[in-house]
Amino acid sequence: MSEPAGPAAPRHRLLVVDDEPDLLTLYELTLLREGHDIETARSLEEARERLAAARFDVLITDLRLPDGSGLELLHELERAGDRTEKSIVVTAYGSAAHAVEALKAGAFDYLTKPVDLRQFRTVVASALGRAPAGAAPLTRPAAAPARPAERLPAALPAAAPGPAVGLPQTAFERLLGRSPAMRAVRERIERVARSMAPVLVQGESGTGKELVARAIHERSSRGAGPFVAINCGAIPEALIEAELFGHRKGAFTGAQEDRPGVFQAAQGGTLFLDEIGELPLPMQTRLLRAVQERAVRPVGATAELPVDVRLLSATHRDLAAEVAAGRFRQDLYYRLNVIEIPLPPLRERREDLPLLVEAVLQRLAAEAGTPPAALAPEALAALAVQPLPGNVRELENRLHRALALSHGGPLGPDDLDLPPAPAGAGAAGELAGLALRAGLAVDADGSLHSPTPPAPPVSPVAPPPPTPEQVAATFAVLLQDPVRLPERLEPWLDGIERLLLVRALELHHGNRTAAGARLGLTLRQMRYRMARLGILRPEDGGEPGEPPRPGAAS
Ligand SMILES: Nc1ncnc2c1ncn2[C@@H]1O[C@H](COP(=O)(O)OP(=O)(O)OP(=O)(O)O)[C@@H](O)[C@H]1O
Repeated sequence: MSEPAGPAAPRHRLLVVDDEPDLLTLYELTLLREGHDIETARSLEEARERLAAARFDVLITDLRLPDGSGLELLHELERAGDRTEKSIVVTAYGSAAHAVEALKAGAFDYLTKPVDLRQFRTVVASALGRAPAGAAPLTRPAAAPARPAERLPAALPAAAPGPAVGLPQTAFERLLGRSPAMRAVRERIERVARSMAPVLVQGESGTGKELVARAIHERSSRGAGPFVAINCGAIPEALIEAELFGHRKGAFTGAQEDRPGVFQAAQGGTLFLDEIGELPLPMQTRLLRAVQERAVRPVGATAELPVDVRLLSATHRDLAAEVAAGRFRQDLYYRLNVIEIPLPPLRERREDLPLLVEAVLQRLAAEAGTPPAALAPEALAALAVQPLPGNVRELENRLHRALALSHGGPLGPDDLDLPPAPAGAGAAGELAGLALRAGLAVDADGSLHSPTPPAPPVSPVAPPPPTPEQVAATFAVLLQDPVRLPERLEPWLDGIERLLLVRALELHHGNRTAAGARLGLTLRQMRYRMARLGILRPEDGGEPGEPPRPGAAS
């Protein structure tokens, strides 16, 4: 049994709800020994009274109570909006569905009956954001480095190279994107970070799954603990068990010393199982057991070691389809996929391209100690029509390579070494280029507008020009994405009209009569429209589509 917490440990207030008197006493004694203040309740009704009278740090409730489900308390706290209690739900043995339901309802964590008291103390301590009082650290061999993932050949690097001063420091800050999809991802990260619920991040390669996992870890109460990432698809099958759970000296040829696995390395922190869909079936069974028991047995060991780890996983596969095909265990899928975060491919959120390009160029410049390079608008337009199957990583690699080979000046389309634009993208690319020349501007919300105010036609002060990157990327997006609609129709239609007039003028070498006739307009109508949209011909003192200059003839 552990010693009472020292005088320095802050006292926490806990409410325990269970209708079995013996269990209630056991929980109470255990928590009192940890130095907490405890209140108890035997029914929903009693619990509601206690919760109405006071605030608690943690609520521990049995799921099945005489007058209803413990989940009702969670929902009521959630509805209240201003309650900060973390909830731990105790469920019957083997009822995975209830555990999942509790986590989805916002429970911080769950325990299964019969409750293991050591696990009970660990989960409570984790909810309180501290180590259990007097607890020996859950076994990590003394020889083990703090983050063995850094030296495990199959594991991903535990930390990205440190960002330069002034660049975003946290994974959450590094996760860029103003698209609705990325906003939803960030919101979900903030929500799930508060609990222990397992999260499955689903997305194509390079979409940022690991970045999301790091962001969840950082923002969780385990943020100060280790984050250990392992790529399940990169480990030879024979070694997976030892990599995950560790091994004892002599357990197999070459095992010359005890070695911890990633579960032990992530003790008190987060374990990120990347490419979980690649885990062979027999290992899925062992992993499920570890998840259920919260304990692992190193290869060659006789006893299990308790582990306190939050599990995050990721896959590029459709795991539900893998389950249907019999390649992934349904019960494990159920356990890992309590909360899902889908990450859209970059081609479905092209409006994020300019921001990502800028951030990557800035980071690369900071790493090289040079001023940031620029990307020519045509290069961005060319990127915007590419499928980019490698997503953000591919973007990073292309920019990196382009920078390495460039001779200075803005990076052009050729520097990016892009494959030919896919069929059907030509029109979008061409129009994106046209949009550039037409000087269409794009609002932050993605809507297009003419850079000139509708009136007067000849303005003494030209409006600030749009950034070509915004024009190219957003216009390409609008053309490619049939679902996206402009938020303000009028300026958008003006933008299209402007494009078509400029195009007709280009085709007819600036001849307004011919260009108008091509579009079924009289010269008078053509003049009116050009004036309204501020379109000048070269002989008027500008390129087609250029905003009017002060004093230029119309
Ligand atoms: N939204 C984003 N904002 C900024 N950078 C991003 C974003 N998404 C991904 N990245 C960057 O792209 C690169 C790839 O991201 P990450 O490794 O997280 O992807 P992944 O989906 O885990 O890839 P894989 O499946 O291949 O392991 C990283 O350098 C990451 O920082």
